[in-house]
Amino acid sequence: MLRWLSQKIRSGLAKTKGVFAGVFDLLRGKGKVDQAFLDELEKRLYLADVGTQATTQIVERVRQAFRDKEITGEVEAFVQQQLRELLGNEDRGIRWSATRPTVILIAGVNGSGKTTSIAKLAKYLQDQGKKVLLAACDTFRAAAVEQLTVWAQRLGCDIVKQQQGANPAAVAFDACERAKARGYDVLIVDTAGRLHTQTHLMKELEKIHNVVARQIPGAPHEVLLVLDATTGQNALAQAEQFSKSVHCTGIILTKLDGTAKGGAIFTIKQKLGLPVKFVGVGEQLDDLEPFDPEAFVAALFEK
Ligand SMILES: Nc1nc2c(ncn2[C@@H]2O[C@H](COP(=O)(O)OP(=O)(O)OP(=O)(O)O)[C@@H](O)[C@H]2O)c(=O)[nH]1
Repeated sequence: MLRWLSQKIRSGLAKTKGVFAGVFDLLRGKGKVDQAFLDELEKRLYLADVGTQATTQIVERVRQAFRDKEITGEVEAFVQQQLRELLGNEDRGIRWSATRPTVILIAGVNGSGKTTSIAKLAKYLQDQGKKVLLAACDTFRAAAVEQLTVWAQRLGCDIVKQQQGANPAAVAFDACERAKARGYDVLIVDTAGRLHTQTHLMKELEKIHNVVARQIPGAPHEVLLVLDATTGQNALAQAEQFSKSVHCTGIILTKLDGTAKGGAIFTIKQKLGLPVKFVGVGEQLDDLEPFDPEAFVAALFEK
């Protein structure tokens, strides 16, 4: 059954659908599942940014299941099933803490859409009636605190912050205290964008992590890594490095609307072992959606 998929994601997926058209045109063609067909399938999946490993796996399974048989709707259904499997079927909801507050740490490199995603996530949770507190722990970059403050004002959401250059672990400490004392449901913690080469920033993230864990039992309940879909397979390489240093629980994949490389989503689970929990499909506050693999694959294959 085709599940509901918002119009935003549908239109956001236009570019990625454009390249996937190559895949489904082939699967809806005539002829046999012969070597030429398999080679072509491999090429088209690869061009759709599905990634080498996942592409090879799908083509091999199609070969085993349909070798020399006629191309029918069954082959397409099989490929769709393979793509769904690559996305995994675990629960993608936020892991709520039994007691308030639930703490969500947000990590990711600069420019990935981290700050915007925090604002969107806050809005999404506010819309569910949650009382949200933001912690501006990206004290490393001049504009970061400012940017988050502007979003907080627009959202009517409280924020804990200090001057640029302040100790981010101290901001995290204050934020935890405030969240506990005033009964916030969720504390969303922004952290400085960092690359694996920036060791001091990695250490800083660890410190924030430790402070939060000490202040609130079981925290952080989520560590979401923000990845920019427009960088395709490169986002994966970056994330692989990243998740070696920090234990992440899920991915927010941003800018899906601006790219034809959305196929990269199929390798995230396989390479990182992490579920995509949310996707960003625009620059506005409402442009964040919980990720639904079934609906996603169905939408990709819609004419
Ligand atoms: N089209 C589109 N643009 C997005 C999306 N998410 C974020 N952006 C844009 O991407 C740019 C970078 O977003 P930020 O949220 O500032 O990114 P950041 O990771 O915090 O980066 P720094 O501010 O450089 O640390 C902004 O222009 C955002 O409006 C999305 O889902 N779709």
